[in-house]
Amino acid sequence: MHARLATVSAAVTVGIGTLLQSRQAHGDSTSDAMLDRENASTNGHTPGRDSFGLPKSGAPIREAKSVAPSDVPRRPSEAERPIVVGIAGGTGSGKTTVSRAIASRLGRDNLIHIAHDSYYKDLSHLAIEERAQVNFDHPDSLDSPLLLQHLAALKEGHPVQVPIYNYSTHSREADMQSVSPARIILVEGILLFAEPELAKACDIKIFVDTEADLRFIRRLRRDITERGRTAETVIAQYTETVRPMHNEFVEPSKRFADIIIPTGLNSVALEMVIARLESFLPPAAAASAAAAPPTTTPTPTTPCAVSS
Ligand SMILES: Nc1ncnc2c1ncn2[C@@H]1O[C@H](COP(=O)(O)OP(=O)(O)O)[C@@H](O)[C@H]1O
Ligand SMILES: Nc1ccn([C@@H]2O[C@H](COP(=O)(O)O)[C@@H](O)[C@H]2O)c(=O)n1
Repeated sequence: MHARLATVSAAVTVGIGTLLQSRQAHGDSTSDAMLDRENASTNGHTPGRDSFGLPKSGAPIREAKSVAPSDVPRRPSEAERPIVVGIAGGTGSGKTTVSRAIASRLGRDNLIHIAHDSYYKDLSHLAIEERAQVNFDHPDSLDSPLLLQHLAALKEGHPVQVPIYNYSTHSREADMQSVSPARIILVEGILLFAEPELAKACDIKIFVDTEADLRFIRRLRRDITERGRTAETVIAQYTETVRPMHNEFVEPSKRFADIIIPTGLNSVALEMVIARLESFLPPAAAASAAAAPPTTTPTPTTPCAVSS
């Protein structure tokens, strides 16, 4: 199957704004925000940005990785600022698998991988039966403002403390994962483009588009083996919340994507995405990534926090 590739559209600057509280207003506001961005992209070049409005290739910001907490990291120049690549798509579409394929090619020094899922709200104050009843596919179930803050901080060269989420207990672990900036920030999540501020924070937006039946089969297997569920609970959750929320929020957000990858591990699409991302790396890192073997099917697993 061939990839459908759309032109990479305008880059946007990260703004920490409050997310819209009213889901009712979401549709109009989203459209307005997207139109604003498209209009902004046609207003000539911004210094330090290329003709697409994306930050130009430049020196890596790896020095931020070794910064001691007491030091003040050097603020990356416009040309050095991390590129945020958003990967959205329905549950089981292959977001994590695609992210890992990209990460394995670009290398750990050049890329960090953050899951919106890590920002699910902690439900440890509820009884375990009550937690399982929560609608985890509605945008309100996630602390998206915290993710926005983290993306903005990473773009400024600061490390962040990402929560570690446990799908079996529907709660956050006591520990957090310290994540330092890298030139490419991959961030994935079903609702990434359904939240206007998060969509706006992504310089490149990729939607992994996989048919519902395949996604359900994958999810059934995964949730039983990795997330402590039974077939009955997966089916009930899917019909009661996952499917309706997908139709209400996830599927409509596809139109905000710059690139749509059909069925996930589409090697033609992946190679094009990787080539584009390599162009943001300094020459030595880009050459090393380009010399790596073409994308193969990585062992799909499902981290709930961050990996690189
Ligand atoms: N192209 C694929 N072919 C077969 N199985 C896949 C493929 N992509 C993902 N999977 C499987 O589907 C499950 C969900 O994939 P994952 O990448 O975690 O999706 P998402 O992050 O979108 O929920 C994984 O457990 C993985 O084993
Ligand atoms: N406690 C939780 C939190 C989330 N989910 C489900 O995870 C799905 C998103 O993750 P993917 O890797 O599948 O994209 C989402 O559909 C939630 O229903 C959960 O089951 N329990």
